[in-house]
Amino acid sequence: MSAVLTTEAAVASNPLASPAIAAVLLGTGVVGGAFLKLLNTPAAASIRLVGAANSRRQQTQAEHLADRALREKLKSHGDVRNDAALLAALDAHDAAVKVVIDATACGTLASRHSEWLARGYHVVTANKSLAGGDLPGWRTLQAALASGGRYGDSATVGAGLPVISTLRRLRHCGDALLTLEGVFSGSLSYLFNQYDGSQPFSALLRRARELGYTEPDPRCDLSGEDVARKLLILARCAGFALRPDEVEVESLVPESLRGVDVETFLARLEELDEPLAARFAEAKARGGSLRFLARLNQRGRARVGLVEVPANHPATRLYGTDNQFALSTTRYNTQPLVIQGPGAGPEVTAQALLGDVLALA
Ligand SMILES: NC(=O)C1=CN([C@@H]2O[C@H](COP(=O)(O)OP(=O)(O)OC[C@H]3O[C@@H](n4cnc5c(N)ncnc54)[C@H](O)[C@@H]3O)[C@@H](O)[C@H]2O)C=CC1
Ligand SMILES: N[C@@H](CC=O)C(=O)O
Repeated sequence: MSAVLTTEAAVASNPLASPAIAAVLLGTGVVGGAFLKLLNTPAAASIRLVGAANSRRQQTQAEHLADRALREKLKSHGDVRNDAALLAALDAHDAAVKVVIDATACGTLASRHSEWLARGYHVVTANKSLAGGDLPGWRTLQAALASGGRYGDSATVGAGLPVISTLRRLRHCGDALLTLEGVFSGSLSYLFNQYDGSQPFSALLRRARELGYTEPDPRCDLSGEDVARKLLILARCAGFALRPDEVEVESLVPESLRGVDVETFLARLEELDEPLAARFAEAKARGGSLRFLARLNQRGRARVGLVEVPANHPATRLYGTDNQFALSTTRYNTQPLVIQGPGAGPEVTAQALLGDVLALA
């Protein structure tokens, strides 16, 4: 038996021992809520939560943060939102590693990631808005990373499937990405894997939302925006500094539903049904299936959209929220390297965040 206790074991055996990692959690929704549950497991013993926030309230007091009903209580109790107070809570802690965990979809918060990194905090994120956003923001992030902070981004693509890490490793070894293709959305995978015309598309979408697969505004999924962001993240990891306007994006959101607020959109989901039923019937008549694919070809042309694929296409062999990433590289050039598995859902995404946080210590 080893005479040296791991940090996890040391903290577990002595709850007063200083944990290695102090963390602030931004966002206590579907993913943030699942992350809070993981914090109560032995695997997270080395992490001390020193602050948590939703969009309107936050908490920095230890007794409230330790409350298992924290997520519910934050809906009606807590201090007014203020990033500075959360960062001060991190500063006040003597942990060696200080991390801000972003489990929101908020673009404004994502735009602060670079500043937090430059100030010496690490950032772990499920929020894709910065790494998958405009090119100047991404470049600022790369510059901030040069100052030593680490950016845990596993949750941003494939909900933690080892895609980003694989691309980085291949690149590190001198391999070069040639093409990238697949299904990058868990919710759209769930929808098109099941949609057979026997029930309305809108009913499946409601279910996908209840299960926590969609973005807070499901139009981000249906518009192709979320898939485009993931394609940008992967392309940039592979060395292609693409701009968002270089990705051709097909939206499944009818014009009439684009400008309305989320509640109105959710109340009018049935307007999606007829156009998708027609597309499905056309594809079926030709023996094809519909899948929402992302593609980056060898000339750097990028497209995301609904594609009619033949019955033997690899994307027809997906189940549930499966994502599929087929990577052709200079060394994987006869058959692509394929990474496949569940690509959305609170538990797997929260686990990706936890893995990135633990990797900081
Ligand atoms: N649901 C999934 O399967 C996956 C989600 N993600 C990403 O995780 C993120 C969160 O998604 P969900 O949990 O489903 O969303 P959600 O809508 O359930 O939760 C979002 C949370 O962020 C909070 N929030 C918004 N603005 C904030 C601010 N300025 N400060 C503090 N908190 C703020 C909201 O109050 C809410 O608690 C999104 O960026 C999404 O793309 C990533 C991979 C998979
Ligand atoms: N809404 C996203 C969740 C993960 O990023 C998806 O459907 O893939």
